[in-house]
Amino acid sequence: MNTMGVIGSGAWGTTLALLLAKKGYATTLWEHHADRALETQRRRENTEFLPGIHFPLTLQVTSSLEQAVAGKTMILMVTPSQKMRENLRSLLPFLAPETLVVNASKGIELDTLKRMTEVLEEEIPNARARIATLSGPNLSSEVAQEKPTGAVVAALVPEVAIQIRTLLTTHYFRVYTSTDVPGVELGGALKNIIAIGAGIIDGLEFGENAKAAFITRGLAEISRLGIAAGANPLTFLGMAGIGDLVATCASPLSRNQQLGRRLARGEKLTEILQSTHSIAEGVTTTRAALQLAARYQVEMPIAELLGQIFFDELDPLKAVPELMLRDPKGELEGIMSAWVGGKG
Ligand SMILES: NC(=O)C1=CN([C@@H]2O[C@H](COP(=O)(O)OP(=O)(O)OC[C@H]3O[C@@H](n4cnc5c(N)ncnc54)[C@H](O)[C@@H]3O)[C@@H](O)[C@H]2O)C=CC1
Ligand SMILES: O=C(CO)COP(=O)(O)O
Repeated sequence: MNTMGVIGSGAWGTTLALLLAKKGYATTLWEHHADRALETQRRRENTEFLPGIHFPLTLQVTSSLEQAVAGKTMILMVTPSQKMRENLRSLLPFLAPETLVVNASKGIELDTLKRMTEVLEEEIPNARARIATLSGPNLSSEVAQEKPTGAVVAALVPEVAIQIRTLLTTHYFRVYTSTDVPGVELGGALKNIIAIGAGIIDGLEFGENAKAAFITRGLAEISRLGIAAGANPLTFLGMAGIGDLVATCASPLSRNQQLGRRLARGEKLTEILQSTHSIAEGVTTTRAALQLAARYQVEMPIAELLGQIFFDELDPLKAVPELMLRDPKGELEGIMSAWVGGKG
């Protein structure tokens, strides 16, 4: 009998726990506040992040890491990226050697510039043979309502990816496999930067041409960095690349996109971040991506200007002509050299 643990009870963690529980797996969702865990377990609903979706009997909520982790077939890590390492360290004493560990968060650790599975590899014994990462166009409320979508699970060991694909696939969640762990992980993390920019474009009412052009150049930019960091270029044409980019940049459901629209309306970043418990990973990911870009000597003009908007209060309206009037260049410039020079 397969049993599941989900670490992190935000919108995505709760959605994945529901998906597994509805498949009939005994699933335990971990919430880091004891009182909220009790409340959610009592109400049988996550009223803050996923209101209106009732929990099946196969889903239990706890604040005990031991209950969420010990003896499980698979655990999914769905905490904010900057909290991944500390949560892993806390759960390690309860992690059985055979339990699969899947990252479902989309971010980069700021202090180390590590991807989430690199953090997993550093913290978990015998990690390579049992870790994986999940990504794709997966706006949580749509998945929670069983609206159909796709995703990709990447693992260093192909059989591990196949095993996890089987555990996660449902009639509304079609999972593909990949061995390109850096590509899948960087695609999911870096698209959040572009989603904030797309939100700014919406907020400034620049129209659909502007947004399409921005997404296209955003894809070029995140692909350049990904390829330089070891990703397979084709992964950026898949679920974790263009798939997630389109979903997140187009949808008002995206928290990163929402943040961009609010910035365009003149709200201050600190006020926006304080107004919600939801995570918009794109802000910290921009900081991390700019440091990675310096490491790999990759040009990231969009991320640079967004960094100035976030951290130096550059007026978004002033950022636009800067992007438009950069030195003219060939469309594939930079990507081709990254492709040839990268490890992908
Ligand atoms: N919401 C979505 O549609 C999707 C989100 N993701 C990713 O999943 C990750 C988690 O996001 P969501 O589930 O949406 O969360 P959320 O933004 O809905 O809520 C944040 C969650 O983080 C928890 N949290 C805060 N501090 C914590 C700590 N120290 N330790 C553990 N948990 C803590 C909060 O209790 C809350 O449950 C993020 O990396 C996000 O990018 C990925 C795919 C879809
Ligand atoms: O990653 C997501 C959809 O695939 C969710 O995006 P947001 O975190 O911007 O809501």
